[in-house]
Amino acid sequence: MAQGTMKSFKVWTRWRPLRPFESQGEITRKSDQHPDNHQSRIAVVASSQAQGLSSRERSWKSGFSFDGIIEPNERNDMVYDRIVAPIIPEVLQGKCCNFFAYGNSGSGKTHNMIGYEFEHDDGFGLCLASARQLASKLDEINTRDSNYRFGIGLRATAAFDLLNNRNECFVREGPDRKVHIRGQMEMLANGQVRVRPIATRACWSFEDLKRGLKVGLKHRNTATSTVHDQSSRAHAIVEMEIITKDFIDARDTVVKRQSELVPVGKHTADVYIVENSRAIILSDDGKYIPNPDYQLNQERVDAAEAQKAKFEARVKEAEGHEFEIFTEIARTHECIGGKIVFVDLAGAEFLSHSAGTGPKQSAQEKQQGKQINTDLLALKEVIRARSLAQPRIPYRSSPLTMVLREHFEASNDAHSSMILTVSPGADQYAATMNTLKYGDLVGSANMHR
Ligand SMILES: Nc1ncnc2c1ncn2[C@@H]1O[C@H](COP(=O)(O)OP(=O)(O)OP(=O)(O)O)[C@@H](O)[C@H]1O
Repeated sequence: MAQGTMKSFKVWTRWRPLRPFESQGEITRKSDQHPDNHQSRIAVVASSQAQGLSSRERSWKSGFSFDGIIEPNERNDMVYDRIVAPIIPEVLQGKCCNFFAYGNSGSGKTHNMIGYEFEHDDGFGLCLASARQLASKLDEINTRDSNYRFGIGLRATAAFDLLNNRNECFVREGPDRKVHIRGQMEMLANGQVRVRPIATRACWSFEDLKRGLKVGLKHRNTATSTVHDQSSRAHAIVEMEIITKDFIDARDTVVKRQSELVPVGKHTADVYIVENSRAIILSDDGKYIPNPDYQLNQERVDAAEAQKAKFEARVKEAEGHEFEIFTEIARTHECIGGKIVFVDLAGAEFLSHSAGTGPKQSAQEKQQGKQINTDLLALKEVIRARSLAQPRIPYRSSPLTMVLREHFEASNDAHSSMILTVSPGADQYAATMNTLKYGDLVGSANMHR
């Protein structure tokens, strides 16, 4: 790939300060920069007392895979200025930028992404700090032009839909190759069944958005008996998109109609299968032949197909309306649809368990661990294929990459970054090394910049 045709995917490492209970001191660590491309590499050495490590694991060195290293004394506001603030203008140009956080429980992901401080700006995590800056830019635009009122559409999903009372989410690819994230089936008051859409909350001020995010996070924290369980088993995604009321209403209608189509499509498939399984039987010589005792009820099949076509047309009509509204706004305001996405990746615990340092896993946890590893490797492959500008990007290899496809494809030339959060504690050596190893894989997959 010619350099510079695609903006890079940056990989950062953020060391948090040592915490009081980490009494075994710090990991010995060193980093240096490549003289030409200024990429950094990291070397770590376990303390002589560290147990359960093979001799090969006692010291480890990355390649020049990292774009930068954030030291423990760098506060959230400094990290924001360094990593996120420079890309806010891209979001205001209607592009989609993605930020990933990856690290073990307790390594600082929440501190980094959301922050524990909701009242004082300098403690805001990257997500809140971006929301504040975006909200203030949108206020300026709204003051200049009263034709539209721009706000931020907030959507938070994990294995649970955080803003919609923790319904489990499902990821599916529709016949149109679009990925749909849906909640559980629900029965409406009129007896209709629909698949519950994932909620977008329209926020018209920063305070409004903070409230929305707090509600979402509260659901996350109560989703399982321990925060640790939840955060390590589910990727959590917070999306903030520049919207207007008309645009978000039109989008909601699309999502609503798509979710109404799901049970109708399923009913049509059921009718087809039932009719055909009655009308065709297996003969004595092992061939499928028409059942002489049953005439396929073509009318029933046609009626189901017609019903499905009606619901498909409703989706198309809603999509057309959404597109018209978007195009009309975009004629004068390129910011519409601009998006910043924060993804808290699950899985660091699973990798460290596989290194033999964690508690014993149940069969279900092992299954989840496998799925998460598949997701993480698929993400690395997507990053590699994008950085090589390959014609086929393997988005379909995992549910995570299927979900992220929309964000990556929204603007190929926009910035994305991954921040690895790591503890410097000597007793966290194995976890830290595993996190750095994954970052090294991602960073080296992305070396073709
Ligand atoms: N860079 C940092 N500077 C100061 N304190 C930090 C930093 N990173 C993390 N901490 C503190 O360390 C503790 C653990 O961090 P945090 O809760 O963000 O970890 P986590 O990776 O989100 O854990 P979990 O996955 O279990 O939720 C918190 O008290 C947090 O305030």
